[in-house]
Amino acid sequence: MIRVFNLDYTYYTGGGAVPALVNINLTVPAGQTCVLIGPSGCGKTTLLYLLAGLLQPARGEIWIGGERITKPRQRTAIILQDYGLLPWKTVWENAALGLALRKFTARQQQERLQPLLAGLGLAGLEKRYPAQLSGGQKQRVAIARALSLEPDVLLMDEPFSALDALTRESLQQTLVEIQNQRRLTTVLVTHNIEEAVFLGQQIIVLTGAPGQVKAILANPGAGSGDYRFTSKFHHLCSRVRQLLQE
Ligand SMILES: Nc1ncnc2c1ncn2[C@@H]1O[C@H](COP(=O)(O)OP(=O)(O)OP(=O)(O)O)[C@@H](O)[C@H]1O
Repeated sequence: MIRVFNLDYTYYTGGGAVPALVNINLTVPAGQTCVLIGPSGCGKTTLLYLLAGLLQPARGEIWIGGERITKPRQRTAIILQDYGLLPWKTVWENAALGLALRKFTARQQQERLQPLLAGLGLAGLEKRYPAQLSGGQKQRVAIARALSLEPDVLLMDEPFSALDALTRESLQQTLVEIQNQRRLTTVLVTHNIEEAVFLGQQIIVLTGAPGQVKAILANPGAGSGDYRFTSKFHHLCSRVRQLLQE
């Protein structure tokens, strides 16, 4: 589904060139979750923006479902670090933003959003504003907005980093359920080793800046209910930690 070939990206600032990514190659099969993990500043967010078509590579190519990415793609949804909610809009209006921009009628919005919000545990909160929600609820609104457009690719930048451990685990579980129901191809950036190993069927460890691929780990057990309690899970967490420290 997603293929990246020989990708380089460099930022240009007043102070000169800042190489952010060097020679990235990766493949994410349809329906899989791929997690990007690496030291701060190694280019994880940059790679996500490139996959979203929001930045253009200096060298190399990105292909999604047979289409070369040179601009944002309709069926790719992205959830940014701060959830991207507008404080002056209600839960309903925030969740409906993508549909409204694509000129869905009020009735069509209703048909798509009502089951989505209910499924994400947000029924009854439609008239609240983001400031009246918990961090986990805000993240659920952002997920509802992303899913409302029925994407086939979901890109997430540290989606659960601001949440307490239990809320984080509950949302990770929600993500796995969404994944199983919708067969989304997901790329998720995280700093959290346990999250990477719980969610990532493929874990890509990047080097320090400029980011290069240090290791690609297959993790077929990812997402299954009791995986966190298995020795396989703990071994893989140790392996990722070791790779990050080398
Ligand atoms: N707009 C920009 N202009 C210049 N340099 C930038 C810009 N955005 C990011 N960078 C630099 O590019 C590199 C990669 O940044 P990026 O945000 O992609 O890293 P990251 O791995 O997501 O970091 P973190 O884990 O801290 O969020 C860093 O060295 C950063 O300072």
